[in-house]
Amino acid sequence: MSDLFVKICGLKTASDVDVAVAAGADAIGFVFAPGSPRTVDAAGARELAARVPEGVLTVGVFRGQPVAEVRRFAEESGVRGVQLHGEEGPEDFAALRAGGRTLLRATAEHVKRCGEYGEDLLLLDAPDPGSGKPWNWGSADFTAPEGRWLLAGGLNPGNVREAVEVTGAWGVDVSSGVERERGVKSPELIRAFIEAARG
Ligand SMILES: O=C(O)c1ccccc1NCC(=O)[C@H](O)[C@H](O)COP(=O)(O)O
Repeated sequence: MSDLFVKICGLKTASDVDVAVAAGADAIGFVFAPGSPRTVDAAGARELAARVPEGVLTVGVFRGQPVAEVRRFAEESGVRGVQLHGEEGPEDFAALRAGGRTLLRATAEHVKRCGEYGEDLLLLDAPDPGSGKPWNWGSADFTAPEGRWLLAGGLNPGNVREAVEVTGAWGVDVSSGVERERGVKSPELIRAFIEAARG
């Protein structure tokens, strides 16, 4: 089994959190971006995050929200990481660093290396995050970034192993591919994804 980093995103229920942790997830994502079928509020996320053991990273997921709002959600929910899907720059990452937060930069651009904006982890994702649509990570002109980067976008138990082998990703992130319907996770698919991802 590989030591691939696996993040399961968009969790909304205690039982799904427990399943992901028991199956060996390294990180759990809670969506704070408005308008998603996976959006949770800070109080709900705090209850879910409290179930997660120390060694598993809890991450708040944001899209285009002001830094002050990101900070407030992070503080109120107690998540230890933030994942930004907007147009944030290095100064925004620096402003969110306080408190030892783990910073994830999500982008659909082909970035050369992790850390250019001060992020700890780089997430290469589809242009429409959380849509379950894959992008062209398998194409000949794709060059993997240096450092700790996660592949995301349209992954599922059936394609994740090949995706890791083709791209050499340090980790993977999934949401739609472990759902039985949009916004509703499947315990079986969560377990199958983590097992398949690590080979
Ligand atoms: O999940 C959402 O609805 C969402 C909304 C706004 C910003 C980010 C969002 N999700 C982030 C993710 O879950 C990741 O991008 C995910 O790994 C990739 O999504 P998917 O293709 O659904 O696996």
